[in-house]
Amino acid sequence: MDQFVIQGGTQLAGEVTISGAKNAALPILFAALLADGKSTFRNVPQLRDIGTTEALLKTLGAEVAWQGDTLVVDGSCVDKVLAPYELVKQMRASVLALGPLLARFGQAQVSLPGGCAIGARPVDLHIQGLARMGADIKVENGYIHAKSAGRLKGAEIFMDMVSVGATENLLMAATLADGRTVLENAAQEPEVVDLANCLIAMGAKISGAGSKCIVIDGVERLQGCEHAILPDRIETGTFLVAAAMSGGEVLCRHADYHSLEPVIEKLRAANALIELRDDQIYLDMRGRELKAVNIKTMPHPGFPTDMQAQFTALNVVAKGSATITETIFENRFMHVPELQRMGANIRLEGNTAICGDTTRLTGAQVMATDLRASASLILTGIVAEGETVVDRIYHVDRGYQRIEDKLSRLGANIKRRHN
Ligand SMILES: CC(=O)N[C@H]1[C@@H](OP(=O)(O)OP(=O)(O)OC[C@H]2O[C@@H](n3ccc(=O)[nH]c3=O)[C@H](O)[C@@H]2O)O[C@H](CO)[C@@H](O)[C@@H]1O
Ligand SMILES: C=C(OP(=O)(O)O)C(=O)O
Repeated sequence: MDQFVIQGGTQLAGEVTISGAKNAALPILFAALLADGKSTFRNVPQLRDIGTTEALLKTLGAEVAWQGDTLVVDGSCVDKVLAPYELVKQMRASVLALGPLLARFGQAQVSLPGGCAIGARPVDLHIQGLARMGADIKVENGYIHAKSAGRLKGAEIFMDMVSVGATENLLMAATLADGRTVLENAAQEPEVVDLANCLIAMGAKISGAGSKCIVIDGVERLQGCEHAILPDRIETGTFLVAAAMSGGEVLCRHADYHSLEPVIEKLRAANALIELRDDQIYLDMRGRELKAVNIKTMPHPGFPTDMQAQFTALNVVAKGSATITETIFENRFMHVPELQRMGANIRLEGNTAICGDTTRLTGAQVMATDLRASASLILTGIVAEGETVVDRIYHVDRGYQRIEDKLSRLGANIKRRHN
């Protein structure tokens, strides 16, 4: 298994080009299953999760071809409706095949994704919503078996908690349903909006994406489209935090600051100088004292849970005490014991991490447990004294495109070791 070996104590400086957003690209690639034609997606990040999605689309019969960072998916040849456990277990987002397959073919069998390191992550809202649209759904032998007699039917669906994935699955399913679907208490994440824009380019009739109520009027068929994936706000935030923690500076190119407002506000509160220019974000921390900031994760437009681990690391390096409260996932503090091994002064109380002043951070052998936890360990390794070895970096490769190359170009001393 690959590891990262990091020599700490460097100050980052330079420019980084942000890739397309993993969490927008995944639902959008599954949306290609709805289209009776070829879709061309630009700015697709090259990640392990995208490779898993590609494999799943091919298993379902789709033709998939790369041209640089453009992925062409031909949904007209899809002729299977089974998403097998072997692929779903590698990536929970595979459950996003359910809505499109059921809506287009009237049936789907998708393995239940199961939990992961950060929480149980049930998919009950996806299933209940599709059942409200007339689907007959059974869960048997670890699979969701869904069928619909004829087309799905538009319905009013109120989700009692905000779920990005359920909103996306139901949004996709509703595009080909008979009549109007209203999704209440929908997720407002920028990735949901990007998916809706892509579906609209395919011919779907959608209004309200980005608000709590999305209205979809079903259409007969969707055609292929061209769509550029929006920049990855979490990758952007990770590089901004990395530069801030190291007392350096970074210019993020091809970024979208509109999707990152809660993170930018917290970085300003942490005393970073930030300038926003068109599709660029510049952060300068040189000669400024980094201050610890209180964080509470919330659905968008609140502070994103996918930036929680990185801000925990920031607070470890910053001056002062602050709390980090995680409200989205029940077990998203696996990075804390690893950070403690590096000397971090953090205490966990329920769903809150209390970060005090840390006197000395030293490199250590640490284990990545999930995607963003891994990022927090890398960032801390860059500023700690001596060598840090991060194990199980396949988690990082799920969501960051060659993070070691991008960090090296900013001056970090980080190498991938193949074991
Ligand atoms: C591929 C992708 O886009 N992943 C993102 C997506 O995950 P994902 O779509 O899985 O996250 P959700 O928004 O669905 O989950 C939010 C909360 O709702 C719960 N829940 C969800 C669905 C359901 O049917 N029942 C239920 O109880 C989950 O267990 C969790 O506690 O949004 C999360 C929250 O912003 C992000 O951290 C992930 O990076
Ligand atoms: C939790 C994440 O992703 P996923 O939902 O794919 O596990 C993430 O991107 O931080």
